[in-house]
Amino acid sequence: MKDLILELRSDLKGRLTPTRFEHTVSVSFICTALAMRYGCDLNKAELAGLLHDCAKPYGDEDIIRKCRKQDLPLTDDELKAPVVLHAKYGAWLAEHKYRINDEEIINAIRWHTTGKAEMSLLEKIVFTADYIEPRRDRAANLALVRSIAFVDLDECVYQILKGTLDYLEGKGNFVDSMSKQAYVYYKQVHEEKKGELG
Ligand SMILES: Nc1ncnc2c1ncn2[C@@H]1O[C@H](COP(=O)(O)OP(=O)(O)O)[C@@H](O)[C@H]1O
Repeated sequence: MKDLILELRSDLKGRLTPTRFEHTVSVSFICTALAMRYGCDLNKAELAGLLHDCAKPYGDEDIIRKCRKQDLPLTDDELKAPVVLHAKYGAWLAEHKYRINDEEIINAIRWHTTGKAEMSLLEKIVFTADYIEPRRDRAANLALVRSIAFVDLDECVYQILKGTLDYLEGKGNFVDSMSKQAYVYYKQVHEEKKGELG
């Protein structure tokens, strides 16, 4: 496993920009830290983190063409905001180029950008690590999100979705409906927990 991880790291170093590679390695280590905290397989977490942005080098037109070539169905939302497609095509690359045959890892790559309702533990870990890794510095709610990431993962996912929707809507950007559905789901989890507390 260690050999595969080192091999992948060296492949990605050659394919990603230095900043993207730095982000990738950082995400992979935060994934392992979250996996330690929440009882997830460390190797799977590191692999998913390493590969999450493997399709990032492609621009919008290129990635739409590549998805169509592989018969990956594209939603209307994805065609309106193709920036999210690196997650879908990245999951395909993980399976077919990097020969990852673990559904959990492939799905964690698949949903790392938009998120979705009822994510698996590994999906939540990669989604969270992508937002909080130490090189990130833009999101307005980063301090809050970082402070709860190792305390309550569902609450953390809720706050990330809230921050992302606020940010995208504030800029007038189109928002993929998977994220809206995810937000509704994790808001419900948040409200239920608040109800239980008192
Ligand atoms: N649900 C969504 N709909 C549309 N755009 C989104 C959505 N979620 C994230 N984005 C945007 O997609 C881009 C890529 O997000 P991400 O995968 O986190 O990559 P990066 O590492 O470049 O931030 C960002 O500009 C983000 O704001």
